[in-house]
Amino acid sequence: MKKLAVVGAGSMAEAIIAGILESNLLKSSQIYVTNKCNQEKLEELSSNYHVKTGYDMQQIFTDADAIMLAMKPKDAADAIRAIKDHLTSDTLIISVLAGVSISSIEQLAEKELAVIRTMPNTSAAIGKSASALAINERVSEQQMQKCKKIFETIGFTAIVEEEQLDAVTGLSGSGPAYVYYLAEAMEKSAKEIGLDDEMAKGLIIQTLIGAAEMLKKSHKTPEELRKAVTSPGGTTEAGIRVLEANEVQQSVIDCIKTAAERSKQLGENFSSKVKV
Ligand SMILES: NC(=O)C1=CN([C@@H]2O[C@H](COP(=O)(O)OP(=O)(O)OC[C@H]3O[C@@H](n4cnc5c(N)ncnc54)[C@H](O)[C@@H]3O)[C@@H](O)[C@H]2O)C=CC1
Ligand SMILES: O=C(O)[C@@H]1CCC=N1
Repeated sequence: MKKLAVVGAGSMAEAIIAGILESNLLKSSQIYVTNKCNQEKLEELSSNYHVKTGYDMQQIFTDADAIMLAMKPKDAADAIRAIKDHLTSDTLIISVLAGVSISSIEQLAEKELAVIRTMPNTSAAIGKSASALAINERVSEQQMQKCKKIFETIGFTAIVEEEQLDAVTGLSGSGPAYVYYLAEAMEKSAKEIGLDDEMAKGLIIQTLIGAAEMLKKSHKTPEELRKAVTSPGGTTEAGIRVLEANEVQQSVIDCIKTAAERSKQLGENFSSKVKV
């Protein structure tokens, strides 16, 4: 890839730019960034990452191999309409827009495009995203590999069918929030059982990291790992019994299904507005 243009200069765009530069996939001079009107943010990116920034659309888009759409979904329709003359079938479109279908992007651009729709998560900021990519039929193998390389600079990357992206959104797009929710509960409990806040924070973070690393490195299933912690008649068994009585596992399943449903609903709402 010789040139990447990024439209929308928020936290997701910054995380991806940082990942690309840290892994030397592209040089700063190959990345061009624009946004709606926040010049200060562009100056910050230019000074921190030495990428090219600005509002001269010819300069941003000319000869770009790929254009990344990274504004909020609510701004996507206006943004895509505003740049549609710069979108051609030769340029790969990489979208990080949650709940915006590939066909909505093409309808807004009023042309057929090669589009890769992605769902990263906020851990992209530290290179630990779990991302999924879905392509349309106009994306070449070479374009897909280039995009996969970009997302691998910010973490683990899976390839899925577009229909699966709502499920991915419910699972790993929103996923960090479920883990933070658990951490919040652990912090509250630590306070109630009399542990010092700072020390408890350290214990909680290391417990989560350790368990995640065990899931990754051991060949055991989550259930096997859980059973290995649980001594008969011991503390874990007593604790887990409370979770089971409150059907916490089923609640987590319902939570992820509901988030996936909501993703589908938001996508349908967006598509129906685009069609009007
Ligand atoms: N936060 C999350 O967990 C995830 C977010 N995403 C998606 O990433 C995208 C970006 O999210 P953030 O980085 O959190 O947003 P953000 O609010 O930090 O940044 C959005 C950027 O878009 C720019 N913008 C707004 N309207 C524009 C326009 N008409 N033309 C050009 N630029 C415009 C803004 O100036 C700003 O720089 C969203 O579409 C979101 O759905 C995807 C996966 C996970
Ligand atoms: O909550 C949301 O709608 C977005 C999509 C994935 C994570 N955050």
